[in-house]
Amino acid sequence: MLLAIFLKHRKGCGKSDRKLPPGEMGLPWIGETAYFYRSQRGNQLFEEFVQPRVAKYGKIFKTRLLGSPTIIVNGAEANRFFLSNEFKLVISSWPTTSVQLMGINSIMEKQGEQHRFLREIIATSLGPAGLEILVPKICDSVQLYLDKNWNVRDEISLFHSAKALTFTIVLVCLLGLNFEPGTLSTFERVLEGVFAAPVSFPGSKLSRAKKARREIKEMLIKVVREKRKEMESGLVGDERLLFTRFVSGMIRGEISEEEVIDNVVLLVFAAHDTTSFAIAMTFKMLAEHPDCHYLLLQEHDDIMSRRRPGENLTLEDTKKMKYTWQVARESMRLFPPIFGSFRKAIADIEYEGFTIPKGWKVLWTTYGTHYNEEYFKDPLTFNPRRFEEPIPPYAYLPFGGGPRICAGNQLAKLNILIFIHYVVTRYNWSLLCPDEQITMDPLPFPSHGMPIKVSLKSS
Ligand code: HEM
Repeated sequence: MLLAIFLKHRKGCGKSDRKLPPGEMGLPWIGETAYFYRSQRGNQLFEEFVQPRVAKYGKIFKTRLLGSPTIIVNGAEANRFFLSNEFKLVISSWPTTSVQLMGINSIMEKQGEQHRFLREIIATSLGPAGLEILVPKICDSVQLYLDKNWNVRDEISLFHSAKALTFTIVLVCLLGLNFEPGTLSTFERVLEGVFAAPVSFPGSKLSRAKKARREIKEMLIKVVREKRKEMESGLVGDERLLFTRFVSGMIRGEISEEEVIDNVVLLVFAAHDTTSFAIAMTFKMLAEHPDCHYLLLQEHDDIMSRRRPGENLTLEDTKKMKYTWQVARESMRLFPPIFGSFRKAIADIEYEGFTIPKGWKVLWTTYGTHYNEEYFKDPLTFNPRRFEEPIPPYAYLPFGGGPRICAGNQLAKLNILIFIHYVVTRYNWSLLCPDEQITMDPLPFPSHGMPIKVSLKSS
């Protein structure tokens, strides 16, 4: 039996005269999965897994991860090639557990026309008119949250605050839904299972996540049906809210109830840990670079001085936060919330003299360009001003690229800028655990939740 598996494995790897990229496939099935996960958990995926292989084999190399032969590609040209050929040569490829928990109807599982249609609905709510309406709502949510939680304590977990706020911003501000207390923790149980091992037994991460997913489904079914009834009985919904647009599409028969539910869950997942990590690392960088903090604070004091006390920010104000956005972009360059993502070849692909066989996985990485001095001078130095110069296309990819470029990047930007504005103008703050480790599982997070000491600034 073992011999048969071995022979099959050999046959699969070296079948024909086509030239596969160099690299080690490791053991049958397991391949190099253990090395990959070990370096990922220690947040050393680039240093311990990718970089040594790039040094040995070049920017494109093969490996085997979780049973799948995989090509890891690095560099702006490879990013452009694979990301822009979505649907033509590759399609996105998520682990089974992610698909089970997000649902087969979410945008991440859609291809071609169905994908374009869903993106259009989401993009309309995040276009210029949508953003204009979102700004005061985000301002209200941030201020309410800070007043309620930060004014009464002097030690705060920055990461958890950012998560709670991001959740409210997606559900309340973007979608226009209200939620019961406890909903966030139910959603978080789902998210904990998104990358869990695909084994479900009582008490396992996956089984807890599946149970939470059923609870969310039941809750959302009720909300969707109530909204539909209201709208069908003539109560006009606010079409600027994403949830109303979803339900309108349902009434017109363009999307199904399952599609609405799966995409609400997906949006929460897509926004949650990513935005919170970007916020946390931006604050960490500010703490480590007081000169940057000083410049950033000047920008916000200046914006604040032009507004009446208590008056909300406008979209115009956020456009003035140029330096703040450079700081956030530089933090996401050094600490990308998403290290890359998997694609699957849907045809044999010829690239750079190599063949990537149909069915193989392709992993593009942010690190492959973000840490490369070909694109970023002194790549390990924190230098927000580097973003004053144009960045080569497909070299800076915290939000991905091509047809699947992050649909929520403008919302993430607003969330980050507005949160920073209210924190730096209202509070004195400092990191309580400056040497805190970053762990990845597989998304990165500060291992102690980034505790900070806060106190209200005297006005
Ligand atoms: C700093 C925060 C964020 C980062 C770094 C980020 C990053 C990314 C990346 C890298 C992708 C592409 C994944 C791939 O190519 O497979 C993506 C896709 C996506 N993101 Fe974000 N994201 C962020 C925030 C958000 C927010 C706030 C939302 C919306 C509420 C959102 C919604 C989406 C959606 C819907 C997709 C799938 C797009 C598609 O398949 O067409 N993201 N994001």
